[in-house]
Amino acid sequence: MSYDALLWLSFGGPEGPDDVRPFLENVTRGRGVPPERLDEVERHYLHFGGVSPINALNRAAIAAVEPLLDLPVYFGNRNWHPLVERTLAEMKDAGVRRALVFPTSAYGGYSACRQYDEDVERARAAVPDAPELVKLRQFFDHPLFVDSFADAVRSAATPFGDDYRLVFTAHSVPLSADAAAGPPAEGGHRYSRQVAEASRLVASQVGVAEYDVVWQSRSGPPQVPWLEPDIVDHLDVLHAKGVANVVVCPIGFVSDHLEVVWDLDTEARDRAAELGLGFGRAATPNGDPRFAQLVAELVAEHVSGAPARKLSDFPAAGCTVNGAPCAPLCCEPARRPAR
Ligand SMILES: CC1=C(CCC(=O)O)c2cc3nc(cc4[nH]c(cc5[nH]c(cc1n2)c(C)c5CCC(=O)O)c(CCC(=O)O)c4C)C(CCC(=O)O)=C3C
Ligand SMILES: [Fe+2]
Repeated sequence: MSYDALLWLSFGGPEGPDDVRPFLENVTRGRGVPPERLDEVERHYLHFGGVSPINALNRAAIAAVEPLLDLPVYFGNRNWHPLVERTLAEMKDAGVRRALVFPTSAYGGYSACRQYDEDVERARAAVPDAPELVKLRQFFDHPLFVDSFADAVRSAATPFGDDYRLVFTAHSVPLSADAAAGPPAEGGHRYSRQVAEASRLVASQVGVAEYDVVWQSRSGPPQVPWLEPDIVDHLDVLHAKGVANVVVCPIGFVSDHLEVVWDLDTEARDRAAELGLGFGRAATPNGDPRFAQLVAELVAEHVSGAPARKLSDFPAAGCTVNGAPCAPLCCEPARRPAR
């Protein structure tokens, strides 16, 4: 199979104060997120002038990957400009007939994988004679992803010597969504199990035997249960246990976007300061040259059919064609609570 382009598919974020509310409406349309939560998240964005770092980070990552590929790279988002529908129309006009898709999420699950398939499907439906789109696999267990986080943990931990607790964090999702993650035959929970596995791989590479896996950025109505504990609550628990320093590794993300710079670098860091806890935060892979290499490797692996370089026993999943699920009923969207 040959491909004419790579589509870099991401979440999108606002680029000025007037973008914030319409962006949030796009993200939460039909998802039962209470308006009070939206007001709160709007304040987080406005705290940074209404600009999320995510689009600039994606553009920088694309600039780093382009020289490693012999394909043009296009950038499209789910929730904000450049919207993937528009990007796909441009690709079609440029003569692209078949493209690979790199989603900026390493994991399975509805929000982290299947929703990007829905984006592919929606974009193709919006473009007559749309190019064929083949999404690259999940990469949470790729050695380059793990190495990059392991080095980032080591440098964040430098001020503390060996005296720190390592805490991994990923975006929380509703328990029902996690239970539905992966093909039903696998028993669900593919998202939280992959997060646990990636954390184990990074911790073992760093040589840390004991660590925690916690969650962040919970949304949705309070009566709906989500993955817990929350990172900020967990700092209290660690403090009460006599922990002196914490190194937080945002294993669930590929770049320092708003969920990282607000929920970790602002909220969690402030709480740590109140408690007198030393606090370090490991960098995400986006700024590491190995991230560009990772993308180039995923492309090469797909094109050549070479065996997947991966460190876990999880099946290589998430490679989908035109947004069709990679296995029947894989990572079904959770049923949304009525509002
Ligand atoms: C698993 C997961 C990832 C990781 C996988 C991936 O990276 O794709 C992720 C990433 C991100 N989430 C982001 C932002 C938001 N997520 C929200 C809401 C939600 N996220 C969810 C899950 C995830 N989200 C869920 C289950 C919801 C509830 C509503 C729904 O069921 O969809 C909301 C609504 C307001 C609120 O927080 O309540 C916002 C603004 C940004 C961009 C940050 C920026 O602008 O820099 C990024 C990268
Ligand atoms: Fe999110």
